[in-house]
Amino acid sequence: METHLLTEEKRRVRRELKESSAGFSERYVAEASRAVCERVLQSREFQEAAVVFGYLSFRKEISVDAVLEAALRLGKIVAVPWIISRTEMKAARLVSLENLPLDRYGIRTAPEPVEPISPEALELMLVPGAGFSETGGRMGRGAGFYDRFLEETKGFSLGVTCDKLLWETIPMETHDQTMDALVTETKWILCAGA
Ligand SMILES: Nc1nc2c(c(=O)[nH]1)N(C=O)[C@@H](CNc1ccc(C(=O)N[C@@H](CCC(=O)O)C(=O)O)cc1)CN2
Ligand SMILES: Nc1ncnc2c1ncn2[C@@H]1O[C@H](COP(=O)(O)OP(=O)(O)OP(=O)(O)O)[C@@H](O)[C@H]1O
Repeated sequence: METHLLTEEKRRVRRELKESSAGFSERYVAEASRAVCERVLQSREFQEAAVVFGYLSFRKEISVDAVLEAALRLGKIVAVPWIISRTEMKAARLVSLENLPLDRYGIRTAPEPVEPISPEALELMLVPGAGFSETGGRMGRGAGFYDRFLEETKGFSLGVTCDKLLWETIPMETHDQTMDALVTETKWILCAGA
C-alpha cells in the first residue's frame, strides 16, 4: 500500500480501536484482566522466565498487576516501561507495586532512583496495545515507544489484549514489531515466527 494511504488507514483503525475500548465497562476490563492473568500465570513462557517486562495498566487496558505481583513473589526480576524522552523508553526494575509515582502520561511507573534493566536480559515481554491482529500485528498508542524498544530485545513478546480488540487485520508498516503470541480472556494464540 502507498505510504500515505497506510498512514490514513492506521489513523482510522487506531481511532476505531480507541473508541471501542473507551466504551468498555469497568466490569468487562476487570473480568478480562483476571482471565488473562490466569492464562499468563499458567504459561510455560511465564513459568520459565527469570526476567519479566510488564506494564502498569492505565485507562481501559488489561491489568497485568496480578502477574507482576506473582512474579515478584516467585523471586523473578520484574521491569516496567521507563519514559526517557518523547520517543524513547527503557526498562526499569520494579520491586513493589505499592505507592508508585506517575509518569508524564499519568501512568504508574518505577520510583527513583531507577535501576535500569538491559533489554537483552528480558525473557518475557508483556506488551499492551490499542489493538492486535490474529497474526501478531500490533497497533500501539502512536508514539513508537514499543516498536523502538522491542528491536533491542531477544525475549518472548506476548501481546496482552481482549477479544474485542483482536481484529482480523491491523495495518502494519515495516518498523512495526510483531508479537510471538497473544493472550486474551478466552485464548492464547501462537503467532507465526515465534
Ligand atoms: N500501561 C502502559 N504503559 C505504557 C504504554 C502503554 O501503552 N501502556 N506505552 C506505550 O507506548 C508507553 C507510553 N506511551 C503513551 C503514548 C501515548 C499516550 C497518550 O496519552 N496519547 C494520547 C494522545 C494520542 C492521540 O490522541 O492521538 C491518547 O492516547 O489520548 C500515553 C502513553 C510506555 N508505558
Ligand atoms: N523503529 C523505529 N525507528 C524509527 N521510527 C520509528 C520506529 N518505530 C516507530 N517509529 C516512528 O514512531 C511513530 C509512531 O509509530 P507507530 O504509529 O507505528 O506507533 P505505534 O506502534 O502505534 O506505537 P507504540 O510502539 O508506541 O505502541 C511514527 O512516526 C513512526 O515512523
